[in-house]
Amino acid sequence: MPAGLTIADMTVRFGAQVVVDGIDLTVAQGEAVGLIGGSGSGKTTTALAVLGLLPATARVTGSITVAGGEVVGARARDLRRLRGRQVSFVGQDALTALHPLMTVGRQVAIPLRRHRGLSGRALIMATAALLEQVGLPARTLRAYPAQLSGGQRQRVAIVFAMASRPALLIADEPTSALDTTTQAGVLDLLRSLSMRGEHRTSLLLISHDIAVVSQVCARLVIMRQGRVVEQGATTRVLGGPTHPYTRELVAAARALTAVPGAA
Ligand SMILES: Nc1ncnc2c1ncn2[C@@H]1O[C@H](COP(=O)(O)OP(=O)(O)OP(=O)(O)O)[C@@H](O)[C@H]1O
Repeated sequence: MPAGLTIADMTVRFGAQVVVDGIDLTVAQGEAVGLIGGSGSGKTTTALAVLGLLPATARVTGSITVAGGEVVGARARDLRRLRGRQVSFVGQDALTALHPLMTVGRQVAIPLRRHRGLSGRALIMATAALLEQVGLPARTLRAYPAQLSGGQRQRVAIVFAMASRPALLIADEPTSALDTTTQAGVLDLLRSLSMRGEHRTSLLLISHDIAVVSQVCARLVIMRQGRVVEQGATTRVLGGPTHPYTRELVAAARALTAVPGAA
């Protein structure tokens, strides 16, 4: 199956500091892969490298291909074309992703117009259909981001990111700012988007929380101190982690879910 994302022997340095150290990671077309690691393990740096958004002080070696196109060493113009059309991003805080003074409808219309060439009535219908797909009522079109709840805003940010039908969606801690119930709704949405076969968008879901990622992804990649220490099918990693760090993560997740008296 052609890859949505292939990272091969990628290293990122800031001066003499190596923050990502020769990692290999593949997300096949339509596959959902979880990237897990503690604070400072290099997850966000990896995401920014894929998006071509690392600061100029970073030095990237190796190869990153998104839908077959090379990112490392690409010209700024080509990177701009890649972002939005081929690779999209959802972060932790939807408020920073959305324009505060523009209605949801007008914002979601931007990628539909720009990347899918829609206009007029077709544009309005497509915008409403996308919001409906993620469980938001039609009146959300006329709302401003500040008038929505955190969970609704994150749904809008996901719609915005998916509207261009990208080959790859990177979601970096998309639920960590949400309460547990809202978190479950947004995870359900990501799961249904990643399972919906029609556009074959690949998903790279980044989190420090193995329990969260395991709900959505069939495959897990565990990072520690800039290196991939283990990767494999979610069921295998959870059932029989091989690296001591993964064992720690799995044990901690089990301890958290084992609520006393809940049996
Ligand atoms: N612009 C930068 N200049 C120098 N060092 C940086 C820069 N950005 C990140 N780093 C360093 O790279 C390392 C990895 O950071 P990164 O943000 O990728 O980790 P992370 O796994 O996403 O952690 P967190 O979950 O806390 O966001 C850290 O040691 C960080 O200090």
